[in-house]
Amino acid sequence: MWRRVASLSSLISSKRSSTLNQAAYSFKFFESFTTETPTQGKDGRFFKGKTPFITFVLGGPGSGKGTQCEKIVENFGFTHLSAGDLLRREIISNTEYGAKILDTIKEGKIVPSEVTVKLIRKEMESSDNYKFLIDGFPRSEENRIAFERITEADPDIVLFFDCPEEEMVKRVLNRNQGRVDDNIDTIRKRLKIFESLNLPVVNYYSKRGKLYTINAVGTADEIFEQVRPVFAAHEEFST
Ligand SMILES: Nc1ncnc2c1ncn2[C@@H]1O[C@H](COP(=O)(O)OP(=O)(O)OP(=O)(O)O)[C@@H](O)[C@H]1O
Ligand SMILES: Nc1ccn([C@H]2C[C@H](O)[C@@H](COP(=O)(O)O)O2)c(=O)n1
Ligand SMILES: [Mg+2]
Repeated sequence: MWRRVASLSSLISSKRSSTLNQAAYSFKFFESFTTETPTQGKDGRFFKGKTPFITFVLGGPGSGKGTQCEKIVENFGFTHLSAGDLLRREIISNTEYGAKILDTIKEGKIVPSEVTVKLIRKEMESSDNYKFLIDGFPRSEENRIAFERITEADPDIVLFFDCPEEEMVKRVLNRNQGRVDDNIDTIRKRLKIFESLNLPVVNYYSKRGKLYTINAVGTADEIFEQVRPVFAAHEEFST
C-alpha cells in the first residue's frame, strides 16, 4: 500500500500544471471571498464543553466514502458531514455561490477552500454532537491548510479508502442518483484531480501517523469490518 501511494504521488510533479491551473482558477473565481479569522479554539468551546473528535474520510470518487460513513454513523454515533453534499445543498438553495459551485463541480474541479470550510464549520458549530465524520475533505493541501487556519482544529483520525480506478469508475457510473458529475468525462477529470491534489494530503497524514488505509474492494459489509476496529478501539464511541 505504501508503495502504491508513493508511486502515485510521484505522478504529482508531472501533474504540476493541473495543480497550478486549479490554484489560478480558485483565485479568479472567488477573489472577493473574505478571509475568516479563527473562531473555534482547541478547547472546543463550540461543542458544549467537549473537545471535538474529528475524522477526515478520504478516497477517490466512488471509493465508498459515503456508504461507509452511513455505517459508522449507525454503529458509533458520529455526525456525517459530506463536503460534496454541503456544496450540492448550496446549489439547490440557489445561494450566493450556488451557480459558481455548480460550474466547478461540473468541471470536476475543487471549490475554493474558504467556501467549503465555512460550510463545514457552520455545521459543526450548530451540532449537538462532538464526533464528526468529514467526508470528502480535505481534497487538497489548500483545503487542509484552510481548515487548520479557520477552525484551529486537527483531525484525530484520517480514513483512506483505497480503491482501483476501474472499480471507482464502475461504481460511479452505476450510482444513478442524478449527480451532474457522474458521467465519464467528469469522472476522468475528478480522478486526475484526486491523484494530483488529494494524494499529497493522504501522504501528509500518513507521515503524521494518523492515516488508516482501508482496502475498499469487497462488499460494503466486508469493508466495514476493516473500519470497525478503528473506532471500536475508542470505548466511548460504543452506542
Ligand atoms: N463495496 C461496494 N461495492 C460495490 N458498490 C459499492 C460499494 N460501496 C459503495 N458502493 C456503491 O458505489 C457507489 C459510490 O459509493 P459512494 O457514494 O459511497 O462513494 P463516495 O466515495 O462517497 O463517492 P463520491 O466521492 O463520488 O461522493 C454507490 O452507488 C454505492 O452504493
Ligand atoms: N472538499 C471538497 C469536496 C467536494 N468538492 C466538490 C468537487 C467534487 O467533485 C464534488 C463532489 O464531491 P463528493 O460528493 O464526490 O465528495 O464536490 C470540493 O470542491 N471540495
Ligand atoms: Mg460521497
